[in-house]
Amino acid sequence: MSTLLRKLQQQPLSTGVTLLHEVNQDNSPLHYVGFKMIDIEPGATYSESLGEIECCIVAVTGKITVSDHEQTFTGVGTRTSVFEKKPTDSVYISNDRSFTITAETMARVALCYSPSLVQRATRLILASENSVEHRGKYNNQRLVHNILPDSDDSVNSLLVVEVITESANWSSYPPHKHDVDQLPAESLLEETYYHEIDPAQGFVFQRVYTDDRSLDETMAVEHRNVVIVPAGYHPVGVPDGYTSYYLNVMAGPKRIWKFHNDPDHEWILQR
Ligand SMILES: O=C[C@H](O)[C@@H](O)[C@H](O)CC(=O)O
Repeated sequence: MSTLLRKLQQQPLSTGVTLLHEVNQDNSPLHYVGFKMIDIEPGATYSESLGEIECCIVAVTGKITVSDHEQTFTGVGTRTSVFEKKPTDSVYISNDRSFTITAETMARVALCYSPSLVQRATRLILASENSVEHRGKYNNQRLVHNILPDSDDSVNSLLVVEVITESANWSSYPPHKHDVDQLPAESLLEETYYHEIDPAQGFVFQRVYTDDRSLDETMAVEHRNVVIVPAGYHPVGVPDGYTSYYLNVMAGPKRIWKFHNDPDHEWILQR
């Protein structure tokens, strides 16, 4: 199995809190991006103190209360399934702060991390503040919810976006990469994908590959798997009959999303 593919864990963290995924510098080749996915039962709490990192808390499903112990946001979250295809609420917590999440309902919560040295204001990012894009045409159409795009300068290094790709369509396609710090042509952003598939027995194909093919992994990605993208192109193909969701976390030395399309496949944009 590819080292870039992470299957679902089910590690109890505390009463009512289960760790589904954790990606960090100790267990991955990533240096900028960190990721956790946790399930929290109603009434249970999860707390964390941040060092020199910032965190975007995404209410993937369910409703939560989030406190940084100065401000408290209740009723955070908008959906019971990501396949309701509507944006959700998130909360940004900056470096050297702590937070506590309390589940108001059964909740699945993504914790998206990246480096941060200059403390910024804690911020509730309402679903209505997500910019929504209908990207692509023909069979590479996808719905994009920009939670923390590079146009939002309220954070230091974190980029967070979620993507819905319908049956028999491709996304992150034509294949693109952002793995060299060579602006204005391209930025260096590591990336994680947290995938969900509807119906849940489904799978999608994701390939992660470099121009020289020194990295070339093609994975069958199943429901609630994570794919790590340290470098390279990273297209996703969705089989007929299934709908794909993924949550992306990106970060690198500069908070700019400037990708480079694989020249072999860029022609599809000219149709
Ligand atoms: O680089 C960003 C990620 O690959 C996805 O968010 C991708 O851009 C989604 C898409 O355009 O299909």
